[in-house]
Amino acid sequence: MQITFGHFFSLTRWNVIVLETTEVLEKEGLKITDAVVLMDREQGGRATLPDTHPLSARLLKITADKKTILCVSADVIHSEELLEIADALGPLICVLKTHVDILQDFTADVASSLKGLAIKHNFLIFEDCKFADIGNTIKHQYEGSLYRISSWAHTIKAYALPGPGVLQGLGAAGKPLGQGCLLIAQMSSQGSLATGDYTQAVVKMAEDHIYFVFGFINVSKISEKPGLVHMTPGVQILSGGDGLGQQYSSPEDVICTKGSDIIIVGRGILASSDQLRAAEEYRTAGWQAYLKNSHRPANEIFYCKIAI
Ligand SMILES: O=c1ccn([C@@H]2O[C@H](COP(=O)(O)O)[C@@H](O)[C@H]2O)c(=O)[nH]1
Repeated sequence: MQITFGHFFSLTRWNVIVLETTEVLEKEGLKITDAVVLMDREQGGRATLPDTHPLSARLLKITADKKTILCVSADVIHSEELLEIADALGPLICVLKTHVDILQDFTADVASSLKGLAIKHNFLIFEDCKFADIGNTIKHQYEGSLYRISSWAHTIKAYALPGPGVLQGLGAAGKPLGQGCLLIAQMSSQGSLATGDYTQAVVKMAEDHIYFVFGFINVSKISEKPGLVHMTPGVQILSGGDGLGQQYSSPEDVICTKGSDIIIVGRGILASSDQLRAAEEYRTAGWQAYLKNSHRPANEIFYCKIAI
């Protein structure tokens, strides 16, 4: 008789689970000779943990479903181009990052088209307006003004410098809408002051505000909490800089050496004469680095037969 015990998430626990289950079944008079263990090694395990923010869970699920850890930074000045990029590259990305304040022709229709494309291609919208003021002011900046960011961006990012009031202000507007916030823990630019004690304070602030903060902008992994997502800008396949302080690391370095989760790529894709091909190149490089880092294919089930 062959008994399939079930569907487990942890490789290290399988032997314990087999023995425990065997004991229960044998008490009921069954004689067991073999067990088949199904091990689900998918990234989704992180997404299902109890204190994982719904937005983290959603992002991790998108990465696993679409096999992409690529966030494209669509730093363009015309809305039409932004929407074209979102539609063309949408299938290859998990997040689209915007800089709405550099658009010359933003209207509410652009935001609603962007939301439609996010649904069509299943990606999150990340508005990269960096909030750093007292809670009351940033609440207005986030939900009001011309941009009404809280109504269309799944996430924004904030500096921790003003203290926790920053999250109280943003959270008051964004939390009821199901939006989240990334905290800037480190920066990719040369000579950044976001290091040391500041970075440590950001980690603590994030862990204390897990109801709204679901991750970081970082250069290297800074928290062991599996529900917090690490997103890294300053990524190009060829390392170097842009002459204005930006410093680039490769997808492999960012994921395998620095332990981040998501690569944020702007000009590495936008400056290419074939953006689709470049985005596919970054998607593949990022995904391969992810698989290499986790030493496992995602979303696959392995079988092993255990003689008892
Ligand atoms: O530390 C940081 C924080 C934000 N950014 C933003 O990411 C993109 C990077 O664009 P590239 O063209 O890939 O250099 C851009 O929107 C920055 O504002 C960052 O680079 N570093």
